[in-house]
Amino acid sequence: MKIIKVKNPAEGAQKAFDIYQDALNHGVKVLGLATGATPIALYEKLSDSTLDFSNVTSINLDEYLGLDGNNEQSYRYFMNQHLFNKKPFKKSYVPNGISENHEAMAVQYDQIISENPIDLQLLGIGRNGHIGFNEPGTPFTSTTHVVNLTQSTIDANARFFENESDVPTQAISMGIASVMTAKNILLLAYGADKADAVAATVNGPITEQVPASVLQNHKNVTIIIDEAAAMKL
Ligand SMILES: N[C@@H]1[C@@H](O)[C@H](O)[C@@H](COP(=O)(O)O)O[C@@H]1O
Repeated sequence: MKIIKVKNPAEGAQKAFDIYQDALNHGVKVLGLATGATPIALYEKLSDSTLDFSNVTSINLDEYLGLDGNNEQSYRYFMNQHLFNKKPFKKSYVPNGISENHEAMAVQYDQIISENPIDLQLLGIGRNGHIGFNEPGTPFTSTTHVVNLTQSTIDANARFFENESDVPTQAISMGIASVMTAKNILLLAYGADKADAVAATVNGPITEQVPASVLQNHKNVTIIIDEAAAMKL
């Protein structure tokens, strides 16, 4: 793992931007994208740049079940707002949160991933070490699947909703095995409440109890962390 320590999230966004600029200049074809507060500053920089994504395909990690793409809390809406409206991609895949058959949708999503191998996968991290919506205990062999969110994730994501009771309790997420097929992975983590998860990811045992610890098994992982998130390393 290559660890890049930065002073603050703004510097982290700049370092991440440089990685994307370089990837685009080298003809990257498929980007795996993530949601959450962490990548917003990076998406802002990408949106304001002269980079052209019209020949790039994007594949997002996850979506809440029960929210359609027009719902302001959906991850499809988030991506439109923060990136796609300004930077249209050749094709942008986000799991469908309101499909009639989630299992069939998951199989289809895996098919999309295998037809469009991900060159660079962006990840945030949950306070409990989750990546995408792969909660602790998710098998490392998992592919796209329906997830029951843990209370810790529901609590953490409640800040984006008016009431905690509005937070969906289920999601559909790319699996851990799907994430691990990416050629390169970039994980961003900022803030003291990520420090335990970061320490367990980097130095802890590789265990399904800390989903991000699987990244120790990947050859090309870069982690950008600020001072607060690096506190327990
Ligand atoms: N499914 C998303 C994850 O992909 C994200 O990494 C995590 C952390 O979010 P934040 O960046 O807001 O801390 O939140 C959600 O659970």
